[in-house]
Amino acid sequence: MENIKLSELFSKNVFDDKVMRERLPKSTYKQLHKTIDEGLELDPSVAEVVANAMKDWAIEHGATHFTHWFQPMNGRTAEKHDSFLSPTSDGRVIMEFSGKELIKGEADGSSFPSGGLRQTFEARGYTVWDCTSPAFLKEDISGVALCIPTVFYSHTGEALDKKAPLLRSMEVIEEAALRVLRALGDTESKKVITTIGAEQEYFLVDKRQYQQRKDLIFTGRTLFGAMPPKGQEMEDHYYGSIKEKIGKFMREIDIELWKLGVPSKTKHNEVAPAQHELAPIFATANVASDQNQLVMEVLQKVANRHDLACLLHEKPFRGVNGSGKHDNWSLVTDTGINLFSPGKQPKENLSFLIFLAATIEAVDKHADLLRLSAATAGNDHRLGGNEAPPAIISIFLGDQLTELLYHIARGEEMDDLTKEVMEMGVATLPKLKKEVTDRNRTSPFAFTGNKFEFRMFPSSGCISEANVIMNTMVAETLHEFADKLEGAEDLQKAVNRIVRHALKNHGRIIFNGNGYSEEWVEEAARRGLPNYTSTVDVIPALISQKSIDLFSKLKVFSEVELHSRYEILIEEYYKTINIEARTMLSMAKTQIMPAVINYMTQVAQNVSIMTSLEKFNIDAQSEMLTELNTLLNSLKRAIDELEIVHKETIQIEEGLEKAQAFRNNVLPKMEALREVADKLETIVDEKIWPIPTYSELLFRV
Ligand SMILES: NC(=O)CC[C@H](N)C(=O)O
Repeated sequence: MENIKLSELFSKNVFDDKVMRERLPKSTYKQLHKTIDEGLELDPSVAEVVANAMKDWAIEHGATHFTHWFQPMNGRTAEKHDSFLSPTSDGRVIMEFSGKELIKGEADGSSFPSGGLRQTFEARGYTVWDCTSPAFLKEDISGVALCIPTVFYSHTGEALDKKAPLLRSMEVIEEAALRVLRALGDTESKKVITTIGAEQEYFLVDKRQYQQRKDLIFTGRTLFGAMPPKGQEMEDHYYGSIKEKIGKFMREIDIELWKLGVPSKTKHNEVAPAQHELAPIFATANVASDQNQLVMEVLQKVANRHDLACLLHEKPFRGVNGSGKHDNWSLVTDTGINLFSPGKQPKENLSFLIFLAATIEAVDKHADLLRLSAATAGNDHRLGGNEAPPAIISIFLGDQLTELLYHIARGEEMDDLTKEVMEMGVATLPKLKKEVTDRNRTSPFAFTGNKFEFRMFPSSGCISEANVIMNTMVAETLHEFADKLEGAEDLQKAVNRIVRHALKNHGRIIFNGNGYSEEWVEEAARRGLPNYTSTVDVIPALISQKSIDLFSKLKVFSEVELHSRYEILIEEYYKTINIEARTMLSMAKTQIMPAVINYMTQVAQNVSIMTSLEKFNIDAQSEMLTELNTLLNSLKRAIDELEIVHKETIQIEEGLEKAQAFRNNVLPKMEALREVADKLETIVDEKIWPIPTYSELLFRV
């Protein structure tokens, strides 16, 4: 295997700060930096110079095309490639790329989900350069293209993408956080940056088997499949030694990502068989979000090269762990202070206490929105089962930190958080100090020492969704706290009052116990915490008065934008289930039924031969035939029932009721059909069964 030099490879395909410093005139470089650092408007003359340098760099690296790269509201990325080619008057061609082309592009806004923001006749949408996320080269056998991260706006100025709201929310929380820091006497920090580390879970299956399953191809998850004799109960896959074939794939993933400047750091086997994880080092929220999109794309592309298929769905297999994208969120100042780092003496660390209290208060106030940020038809199957957090939002702080906050609230003295030494009972082992908080993987929103880990987020989602909500809701609370802190005579007392108030009114959101337990569901209900078990239940939260007030006050979403996103969520939900229902019907009718009938014919032929020989007992075959026949009839009934309900539901006028009907009427019929088919799978000859089974998909790679 060839040797790679990581330091040379890293960021090779990125027009990053180092390249800009080398290639831009000093004054342009300075001006661009000022724009990025101080959030100023971009000067077109700067764009012209940057465009030229970018083009030269890209062409030197083999690029022939450029594309604005954006994130429309379908949660994926979009690109349209234009070559640098430009004809001259004497019939030759030159390579051109202007400042205008760098800054602005056009795309048909009505061909992407717009939730009514764009009618078909109102086509114009603009992509606008986001200079805070570096341009990069996509390089594969189809060529090299310069990709320019952009936001996507409508002609009338509404955001049509997932990036613009994230950028807005980052500015909003920065402003609120700086207000608090100033009030607490910090005169040095000039910037507060949202940082994100997105852990990506995924499954790998054999490509040929994947191609034989319409459900995986069309819906990303298995709609049929009996449990194999072994699942994940031996707990032998998590962190298990990595098979060579998978290791080879992971190596290529790392190389591809490093070239793109994605700081891929950790790789390991996950809990479920065939499940794995990739985690990068954290980055600025906007860059981390762009990079996570690239991670998902590269995972799928490279899997294909290795004759594998990468499944990003939240619950590709029933009965084993699903996949999340744990979103590690924090706030850091430009002076290097992590605002969620408790430090040595957290009780005297006023900013830590304030930012912690603000998060507690915001998460309790807007638990519905945070839940909504992780709500998809796919994630509904994951939450609340097999090592995934429940659908109830709560915060894990750990006992010591919780105790500290309550002491402060009660005005009592408390010793500093101490780190005990771990007793391991072996003299030769080094003496280690216990961490102040344990980890709690059952919590949807866990404090992990210097950041919060939003574990509820779905593996296939675009992380901007969660971070827009987190930033905005915490910014709102920070502003309220800043009102109280500005002009306070005794800061320590004012902070203690804020902590007391936050705990008194919002302490119910703190839960350090087992989030998987039944008792927690009851306890949460007693505490009045919402439990939205389905996406359709929580979608309306987006257009509640509370949500409209929050987002319009801080100018992250206008009311019109909220409504459009509400429409998209509804559509996305029922379209997903519609495709699933149709796929199930197709598989059941054209694959499973015929296979069962085939097998029955074989058994029946055997019965008739054996009977004609007159000396054999044919009880076993007859019993089998009877069982198969009963199940075949049940299968046919289940197909008919799903078909009828699906036909009725699809005709309902578009809107929330349609989504509700898909959830209430179609999903249960799909469930009933699966139950019969899965039963049949366990008795039909496996050579005849028409689709690869869980045993093959999960254990053969
Ligand atoms: N050990 C783990 O972290 C499992 C996480 C789990 N796969 C989830 O869905 O979130």
